[in-house]
Amino acid sequence: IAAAPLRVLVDMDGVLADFEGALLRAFACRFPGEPRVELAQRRGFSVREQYHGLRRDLAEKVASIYESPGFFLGLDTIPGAIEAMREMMLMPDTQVFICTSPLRKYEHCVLEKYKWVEKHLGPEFVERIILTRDKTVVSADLLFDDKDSIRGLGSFGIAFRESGRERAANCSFPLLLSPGAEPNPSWEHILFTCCHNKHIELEPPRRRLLSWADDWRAIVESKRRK
Ligand SMILES: Nc1ccn([C@H]2C[C@H](O)[C@@H](COP(=O)(O)O)O2)c(=O)n1
Ligand SMILES: [Mg+2]
Repeated sequence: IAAAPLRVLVDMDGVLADFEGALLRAFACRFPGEPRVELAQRRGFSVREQYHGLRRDLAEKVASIYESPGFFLGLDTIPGAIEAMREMMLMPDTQVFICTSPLRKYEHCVLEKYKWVEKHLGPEFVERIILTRDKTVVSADLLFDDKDSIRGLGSFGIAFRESGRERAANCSFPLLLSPGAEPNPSWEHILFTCCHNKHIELEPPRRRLLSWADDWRAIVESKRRK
């Protein structure tokens, strides 16, 4: 009996597309007089939460950047990402999918994510896009993702902590982040190093990929059924 092919999910923002770099450059350009968080100072997945901590009104300002038309389409590629995806797609017995979460304000984000994939990877990869706000329900062997904790985003968008409670970014009432519909996802999450997660010490057996120059091939091969 032939072994089932290995299924690999690759996240987009922070793994294929440089969300953080573009956001900082655009924020500095649009709000030159405002304080900002340099990439070396980034902590935590939500950029909005960190700007909110700096000064409450900056949360809306930074969100206005990534909600603007053209933001997602204009993202640069992460070094080595395109080459790695092309190589991974050609690996025998390997299924590669791009698994990405759209913003709750999806107007520009969704279309531009599709256009970005076509522009940088080509139409064959457009066929491989999975858009979901809850990656726990997607079945695969591996997920390369820069978010340290993969769970559902809840019904109200990305939450952030305020006075010790989690609140939805667009709501005025507390929100508990959903754990994700599937408590035991089938994939192993490989944390892709990004400015906001590089200080996190992973509990064994969790694994990291430092960049696309790191040995992603060995991680893929380690998941093949013997
Ligand atoms: N550091 C980040 C990265 C991404 N986002 C936004 C942008 C995406 O639409 C969404 C989730 O992206 P994914 O987990 O699929 O890379 O969240 C953000 O707010 N902060
Ligand atoms: Mg990401």
